Amino acid sequence: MAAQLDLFGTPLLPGLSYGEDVLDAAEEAALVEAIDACELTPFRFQGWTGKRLTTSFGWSYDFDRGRIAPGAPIPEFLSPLRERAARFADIPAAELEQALLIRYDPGAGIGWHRDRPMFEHVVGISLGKPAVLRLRRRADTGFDRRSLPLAPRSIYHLCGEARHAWEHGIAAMERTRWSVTFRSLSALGRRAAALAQG
Ligand SMILES: O=C(O)CCC(=O)C(=O)O
Ligand SMILES: [Fe+2]
Repeated sequence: MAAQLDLFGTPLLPGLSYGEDVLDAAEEAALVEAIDACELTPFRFQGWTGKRLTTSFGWSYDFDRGRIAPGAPIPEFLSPLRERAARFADIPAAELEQALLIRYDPGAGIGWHRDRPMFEHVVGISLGKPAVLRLRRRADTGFDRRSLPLAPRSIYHLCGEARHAWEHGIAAMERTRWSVTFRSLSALGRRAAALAQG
């Protein structure tokens, strides 16, 4: 699938690709139902509780300990999407070892961050309502900024510069949005995984 192009035909950012209609409306509805049937819990970080509800499979990242830990296997209902995510990112599906499910209820978003260094490729699928992925990088004078509208049923891939040099976040929305994020492990993550598995 083509990278997101601006008016001048250059990628929005090196390492950021975007595509639409990675699943159809019926698949989206079934996926939303399956996500809601999972035990979603508020994101927690050092005693602070976020508004978004999450669960992860394959690997979980413990924000309080700064470590990854093995989690339940990626459920079967995510397999077709994981295959498509891998194809979109042009990496083997088996490398997408983590699946993160998020529900953003009204008023929930995700603040500026870079994904943890244990992970490498980040492939996100949006369900429910449109959102805007915002990106920023510190420059000499303030921040360079980009924004990428995320249509429902769209997919994005963050790697390279977009993933490592830029922060991203999603502003709080008024209506519920769900996302599925698949990630591969980085070299650092693979070393941590080997230790975690003993
Ligand atoms: O919901 C999304 O698409 C973004 C999630 C995200 O950036 C993260 O969990 O690191
Ligand atoms: Fe992220």
